[in-house]
Amino acid sequence: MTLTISGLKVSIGEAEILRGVDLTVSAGHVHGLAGESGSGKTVTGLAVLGLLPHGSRTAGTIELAGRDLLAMPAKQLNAVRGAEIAMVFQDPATSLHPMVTVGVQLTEHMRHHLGVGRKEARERALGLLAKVRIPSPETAVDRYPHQFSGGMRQRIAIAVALACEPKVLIADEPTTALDVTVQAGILRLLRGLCDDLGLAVLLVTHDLGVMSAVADEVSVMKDGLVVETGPRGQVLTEPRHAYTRALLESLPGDDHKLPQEER
Ligand SMILES: Nc1ncnc2c1ncn2[C@@H]1O[C@H](COP(=O)(O)OP(=O)(O)OP(=O)(O)O)[C@@H](O)[C@H]1O
Repeated sequence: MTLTISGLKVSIGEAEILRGVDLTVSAGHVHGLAGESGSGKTVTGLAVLGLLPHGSRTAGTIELAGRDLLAMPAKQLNAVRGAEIAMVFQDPATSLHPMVTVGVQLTEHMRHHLGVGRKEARERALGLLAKVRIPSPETAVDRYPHQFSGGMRQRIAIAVALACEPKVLIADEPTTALDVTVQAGILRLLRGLCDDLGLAVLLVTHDLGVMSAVADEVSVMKDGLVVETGPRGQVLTEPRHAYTRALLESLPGDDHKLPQEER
């Protein structure tokens, strides 16, 4: 399933936040969205999910499987969100409830959206935990989020996002809050899930180093517009836009060359 954003404009109050964003995320591809803080990356992801702040005004189209999500009634969009499009946030605490076991958090989505029974839901939950490489899923399923490390919690948040078999995954700075030693593992996991499940992944990050580890395509945002887009190799090695060049030059050392080895 391809997600196509065309001419997306978003205003919040008096401020024009997005000024005509064009972006395509294809099935089985990781599309990295880079750009400095405040350039509109998060707002782009929220627009796709229909989670913009109350009173936001939008123009343009966000097409998924022939439907324009921006024109969809709230109830219908609610069904699409969670079932077809899921999101992973920077801090797993945003999506995981501290007082609810991992198993319940994994199964309540699928029982609600997919209507599967208790036993099958538990089986699926174990499968999801294995898919995101949580050790001993049989034990992990009955534990609470605080009993896991930050990296493991993010893996669990990814499993929850995948519970309803979405086709599109929006990951907003999924490794920023994590220790550098576990970041690469999470990126490898996202890459593997994208390949195995044919997911269309929009990876939002301010970090071009992270981007070069996993993205097939890279878009660079500045002031509410995509200023450059293309295959990773091209954008990161032959940037056409001065702003992309400046972002690359701000990378420490040879970081932007390293992550190739991560794949
Ligand atoms: N709820 C809101 N109300 C008003 N303005 C907002 C709101 N959310 C975001 N903005 C503004 O929209 C602009 C883009 O924000 P956004 O969070 O999309 O940037 P970003 O590129 O994701 O940056 P960061 O890397 O810091 O998350 C910023 O100027 C921000 O202040």
